[in-house]
Amino acid sequence: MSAYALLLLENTYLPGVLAVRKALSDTKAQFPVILLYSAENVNKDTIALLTASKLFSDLINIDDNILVSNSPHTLESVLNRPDLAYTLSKINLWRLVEYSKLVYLDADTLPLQNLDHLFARNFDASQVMAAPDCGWPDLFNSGFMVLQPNMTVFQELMDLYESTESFDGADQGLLNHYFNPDLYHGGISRWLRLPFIYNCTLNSHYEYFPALQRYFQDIKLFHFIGAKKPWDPTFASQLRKDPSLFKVADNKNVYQIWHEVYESIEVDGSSQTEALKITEKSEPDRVEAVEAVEAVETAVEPQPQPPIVHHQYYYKEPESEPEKYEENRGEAWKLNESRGPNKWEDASESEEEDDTRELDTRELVHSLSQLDVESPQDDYASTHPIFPWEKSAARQKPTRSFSARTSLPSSLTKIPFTAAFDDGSELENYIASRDQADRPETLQEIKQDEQLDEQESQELEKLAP
Ligand SMILES: O=c1ccn([C@@H]2O[C@H](COP(=O)(O)OP(=O)(O)O[C@H]3O[C@H](CO)[C@@H](O)[C@H](O)[C@H]3O)[C@@H](O)[C@H]2O)c(=O)[nH]1
Ligand SMILES: [Mn+2]
Repeated sequence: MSAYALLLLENTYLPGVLAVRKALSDTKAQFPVILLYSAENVNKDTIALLTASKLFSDLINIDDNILVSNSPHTLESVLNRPDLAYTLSKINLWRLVEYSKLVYLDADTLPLQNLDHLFARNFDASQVMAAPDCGWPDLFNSGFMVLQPNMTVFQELMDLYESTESFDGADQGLLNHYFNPDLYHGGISRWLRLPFIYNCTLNSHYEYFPALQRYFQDIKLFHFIGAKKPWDPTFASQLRKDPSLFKVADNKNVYQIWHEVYESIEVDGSSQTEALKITEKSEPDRVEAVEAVEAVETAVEPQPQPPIVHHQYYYKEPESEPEKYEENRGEAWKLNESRGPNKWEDASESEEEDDTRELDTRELVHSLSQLDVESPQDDYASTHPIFPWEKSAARQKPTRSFSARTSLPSSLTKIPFTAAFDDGSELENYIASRDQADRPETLQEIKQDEQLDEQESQELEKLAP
């Protein structure tokens, strides 16, 4: 006889067990479903309910061989899952020799398609069929396995459990150690690899989302690995905040798919909610906590959602130090855009280049030597005096003047001031207007403005009309 097998070590996984059971019915599974459980850790009402419901063809109490982690420090500080302290009890599957073949499913899996064909696969009792783990694909995930119960294998697994620490502190480490001992030499592996679609392990930090969408129609089973399970109320609130999480088809995400199955459960004529109320009686704190979370959630107004961006599926939070500001990176250093050239930088760079090229001293000296030097036709300052010394008779007359039309080096003619006064008349107009506007009114003002010394002041007074 062959069967599907589930495991319930204590009460909190009951919603999962019920959902898997319902999903197996939905996929029209033709094989019986059995449940391994710990009578000591699952409350009595739950057991009574499960017995009465006839959901399982066999309820197998494994209290005589509950296996506690043989490496609790690994569970706590490496795997960070102290809650998995008893999952090594999965080994008990191999002692159920009244079954010729078992398809084992974790309580946090969700079969989407019929799996009966797996019972027809022939393999040796020393082998196991399983799919790769998404976290380390050279290892198999032990949440979905096809196996043949066998006392030799069971005993060897028990010996390994007693002699060697499981490298993950739980069953997946030990089972890979046994069935998949040497990752480098495929020949001696006793792991028969199932495609990933048989146990699609979901990871909220990273998922190859395009493949999840591409192969969604082919996926046979989802597996909600990790500490947070779909029935966890805090997960429901996270999902409400980010409805795009693991969206796969028909605008639904995988958790909504799980919840649809869960909502459709009926246990012994009552809904799963009523069934769970009975089974949760012995855990008042948890029920209150769940109700409190739900109350808070219903009170919150639904907010419009921003456009869906799926980068969370490709991006893992960096574990290294955050990048620090460095001056040479420019102000936009935090933006993910590559640093492009700025117009002004280009301009200044090219000007710099021009300058170094055109302000070559030899060229400059040559240009200056070409300047059109004329003898002064008019001493502009003496006909348009502004300052007292310009009016002074003792003032030294200029001997040279430069024509406005000279051939300056091109770099100098680029300077706007030069260009503006290229035309001599413009220069005269400018000075004339300045003359009007700026001419000081009184002797006192002139003395102050020009900070004249004693002698200059006296000269000024002599000149004053
Ligand atoms: O308090 C508990 C804990 C576990 N289980 C059962 O044990 C299974 C394994 O625990 P789970 O939380 O599903 O573990 P995962 O998050 O799936 O972690 C991975 O690592 C575990 C330890 O190696 C393996 O058992 C899993 O198959 C593997 O997917 C559950 O599905 C349940 O059937 C309970 O009934 N009650
Ligand atoms: Mn699991």
